[in-house]
Amino acid sequence: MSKQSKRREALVYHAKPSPGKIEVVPTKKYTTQRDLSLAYSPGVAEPCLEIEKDKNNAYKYTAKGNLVAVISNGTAVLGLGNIGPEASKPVMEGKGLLFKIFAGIDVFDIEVNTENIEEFIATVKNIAPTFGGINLEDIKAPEAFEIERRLKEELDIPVMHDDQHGTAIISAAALLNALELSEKKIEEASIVVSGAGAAAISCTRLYQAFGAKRENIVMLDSKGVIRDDRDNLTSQKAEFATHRKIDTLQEAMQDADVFIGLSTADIVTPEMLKVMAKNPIVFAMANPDPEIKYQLAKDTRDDIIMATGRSDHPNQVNNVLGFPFIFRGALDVRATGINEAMKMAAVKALADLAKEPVPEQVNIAYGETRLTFSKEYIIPKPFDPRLIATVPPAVAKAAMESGIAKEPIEDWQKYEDELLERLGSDNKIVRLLLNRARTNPKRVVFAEADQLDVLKAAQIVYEEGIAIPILLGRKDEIERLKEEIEFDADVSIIDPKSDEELERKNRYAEAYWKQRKRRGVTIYSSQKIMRERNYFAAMMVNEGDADALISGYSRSYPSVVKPMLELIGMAPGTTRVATTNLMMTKKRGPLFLSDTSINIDPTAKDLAIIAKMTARIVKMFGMDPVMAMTSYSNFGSSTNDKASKVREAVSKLHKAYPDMVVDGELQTDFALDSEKIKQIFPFSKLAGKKVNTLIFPNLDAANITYKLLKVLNKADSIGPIMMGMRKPVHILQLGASVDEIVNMAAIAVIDAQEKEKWEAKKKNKASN
Ligand SMILES: NC(=O)C1=CN([C@@H]2O[C@H](COP(=O)(O)OP(=O)(O)OC[C@H]3O[C@@H](n4cnc5c(N)ncnc54)[C@H](OP(=O)(O)O)[C@@H]3O)[C@@H](O)[C@H]2O)C=CC1
Ligand SMILES: CC(=O)C(=O)O
Ligand SMILES: [Mg+2]
Repeated sequence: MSKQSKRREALVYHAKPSPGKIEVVPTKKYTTQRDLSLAYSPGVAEPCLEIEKDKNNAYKYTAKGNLVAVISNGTAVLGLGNIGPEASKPVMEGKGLLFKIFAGIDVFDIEVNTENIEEFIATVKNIAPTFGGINLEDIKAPEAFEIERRLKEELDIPVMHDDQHGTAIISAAALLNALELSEKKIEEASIVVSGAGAAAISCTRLYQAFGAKRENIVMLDSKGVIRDDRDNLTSQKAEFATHRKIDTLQEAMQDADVFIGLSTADIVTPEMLKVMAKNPIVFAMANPDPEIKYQLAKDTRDDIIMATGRSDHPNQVNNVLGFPFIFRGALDVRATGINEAMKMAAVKALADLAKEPVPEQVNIAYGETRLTFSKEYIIPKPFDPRLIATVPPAVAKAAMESGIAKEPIEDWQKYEDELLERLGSDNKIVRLLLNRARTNPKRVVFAEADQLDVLKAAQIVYEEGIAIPILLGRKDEIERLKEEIEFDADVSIIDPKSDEELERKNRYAEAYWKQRKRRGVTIYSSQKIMRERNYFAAMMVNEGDADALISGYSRSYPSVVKPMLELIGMAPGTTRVATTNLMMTKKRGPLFLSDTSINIDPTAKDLAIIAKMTARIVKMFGMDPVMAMTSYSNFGSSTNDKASKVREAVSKLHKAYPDMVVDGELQTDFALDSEKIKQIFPFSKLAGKKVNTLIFPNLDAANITYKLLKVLNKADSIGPIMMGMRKPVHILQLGASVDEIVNMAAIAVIDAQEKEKWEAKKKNKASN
């Protein structure tokens, strides 16, 4: 993608569909008059009075305990400098988003219009009663030091300047691991620090706490080396002033073991890296552009251990790995601050985690085959789901042990379970899906590529390496739209109606005619039918000219299913084709619904087949299927045929697959309440289990539920995912969104990967 398109993409991301990145969502019922009288006057007076009696009750009756203020005055925004409070807001909203997705913490971002220390402190103190914690952000040094010191002293909630301590914690963990890999001792390491601002000073102080020696450190600011004979040094800079008579970064780098960059972009040259000691450690952490580009550094020295603050290279040393989890631990024990013991505990937890075996889902999420502790993996990845269960407990324990926890944790297992529960799985699932596709992208025909949204989706899958798109449709229109959206890659465009495709069309027509010549199809009619894009696209997959296809954006579902069934047909050994929809529900997370699109009134046998096929798809998403066969009846409460049909399907499944976690017939409110099932139907296989799949008795029920969830719950949907076809063919809902099309393309790729694996296995078996 060109720099210009990236810029536009970032601006559109922030502007659409609604400006900004966060919103406020009510957590209590608000539908009836009664609800409103509780939420607001007169009911609201009761918690007010309770809090008046004891301020601590604010944690019991308000959102305070899980609410953090991300506060800036915009004076040191990333490495962009003093760009002002309004311009810092996208970064602060971004921090809010990260707090929420990684640790379930709610954030109000607050941009304060003052550079005066006293005014800033007064503002924060005045609004502090609202919050459980204060995250100071992107405030320049030296003001940041005084602001943080005073607020820590004067407030009894956790206050942390993230650029100082978040960065210090993460980079210290990474540094300890990098030194271990390069077989060097921190006590002996010669360290060059570029930058003498908030981040650099605090990082260097923490390295000292871990053993780094002041005499081995050289620090530089915008004026050069900070020497002890320089005038007008701030007290923080004076702390690291060197007696060495050197002036430049080039001189400082001579024989250095470690370079820490917390300053500005592109100030380190290859020549500087070349004079560093053996196995040099280079953390170029300036954002968004590092002190030296990752690739340039790697190309300069092959013994380097290289890290940046960016997510697009290995070893992202960025405070995103810290602040959500540090605050989580502090809030959960109601710590009155964030002290040295808590910081050291976080460093240790992060450093140790990088040495543990990496779960497969992290490999998949980052498109890696096998991440292991090494020069390319010195620190855990931000999307590692173990972080939430590892760092907050370490921080919370340290708070308790150092005597600043007002609400100590007693049951650690319960706490860990709660932490895991906080980590919503929606995004994780989509990420898993896209990355799995990326590991082995396949050729996917986009049968309606002359539609803008379809083409946009094809552009995304191409640029993200999810699939190799083949664009089917009117060539001139595709070319026009490609230009409009700056999709300048050389991807193949096929227009079934053009003369250029005559040879291919005739070949497909003959193959189709051979298949169906005894069913009333003539060579003439098959030639005619191949002008129809869905027939043509299906033949491309059939004839091996493509691996998968997606269509249906602009046509009704049945009109697309028909040619697919006719030409592609069912997988060997299958007697049913069905679909499942993965709904990302707001409260419960992912929920699979089957069959949402094809079988109008399935028999008991069909339902069992649909359940079995759905279980396979659920596993494909990395989840263990827990399935309820739904009905209006609960375990025999009705003897009507409709309920009996579902019961019979369950009995078939229990007999054929005793290990499958499936039960019913069940009403949906029971199915979705594990405790209720445990209480009333303790014999059920679903008792105490969280159901993630609902199999419906007929198409009406499944389709209506899926659409209701989509509209009322605003649940994102992946699907309908076609199950039981001989080849990977997936049909979109009419007018699907770009994201939905991208997800479907990923599904099509994964389906093709699975089918390829299955074919290889079959071949292997046959040859043995
Ligand atoms: N990866 C991560 O997690 C994080 C990265 N950072 C990055 O670190 C950088 C600094 O942030 P922060 O400490 O908050 O900002 P500050 O404004 O507090 O500090 C900036 C420092 O950089 C120094 N500097 C500027 N230009 C140069 C130069 N050419 N050579 C050496 N030093 C220079 C300044 O010198 P002087 O004192 O003379 O003005 C100042 O000491 C930013 O790029 C930021 O994005 C920050 C936090 C976290
Ligand atoms: C990551 C961060 O906080 C910064 O660059 O300022
Ligand atoms: Mg910052």
